[in-house]
Amino acid sequence: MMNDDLKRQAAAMALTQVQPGMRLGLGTGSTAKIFVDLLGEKVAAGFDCICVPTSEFTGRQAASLGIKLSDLETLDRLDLTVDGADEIDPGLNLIKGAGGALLREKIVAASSDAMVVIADGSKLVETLGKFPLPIEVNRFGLGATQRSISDILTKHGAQGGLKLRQTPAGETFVTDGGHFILDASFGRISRPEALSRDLLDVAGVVQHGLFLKMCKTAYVATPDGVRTLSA
Ligand SMILES: O=C(CO)[C@H](O)[C@H](O)COP(=O)(O)O
Repeated sequence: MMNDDLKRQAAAMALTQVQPGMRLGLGTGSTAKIFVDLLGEKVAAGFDCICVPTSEFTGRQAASLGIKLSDLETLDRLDLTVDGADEIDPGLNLIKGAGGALLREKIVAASSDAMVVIADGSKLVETLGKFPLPIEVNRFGLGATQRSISDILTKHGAQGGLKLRQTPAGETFVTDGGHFILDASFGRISRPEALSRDLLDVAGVVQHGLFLKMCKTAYVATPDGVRTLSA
């Protein structure tokens, strides 16, 4: 089965959790994009909901489908956020941020009563860290921030280095918030809570892609069907 079919199955499962009148957070990435497409079909058929997107890309997609959009100034809480992930461990801790939207994704998920992750089975891991951890950093003082993060990598036994994210055209990638992303190769993250605290202690770090204890349900599509995982 094609990967996109699996993503679609996971997204369709998440759609069953969406009730009329809900305030929704819309994730970013190829799986979240499929969810937004499916939600758009429902909205076109008369379904009512209001959504906060986690990126400019998702906002444009949702608007083009006629989905009503709002923000976290107007809405104080959201009922549900549906988003993808780069890695999912057995406790539903996540690595996110391959799409560069981790800051808004984390703000939106933290403002939601529930976060549901949709993914194909390739995202399941025993221990987080094989996927490089995205770290969003301020442009100012990049060198100093890089040095502090490198020390943290050493402290946490990282097996690889730190790379400033580039666009496919070879330019420095800039997030919707105007920041840079450093991708940190750990190989294995054995103490994610401690790593999270250490990273957030660095003045130039805006946010990182570890989403710890934020997700309670994941719909993971495999060729044998969609598994519902709970934390
Ligand atoms: O965190 C993200 C974007 O910042 C995405 O949700 C994550 O990268 C998964 O993307 P995809 O569904 O394309 O595999």
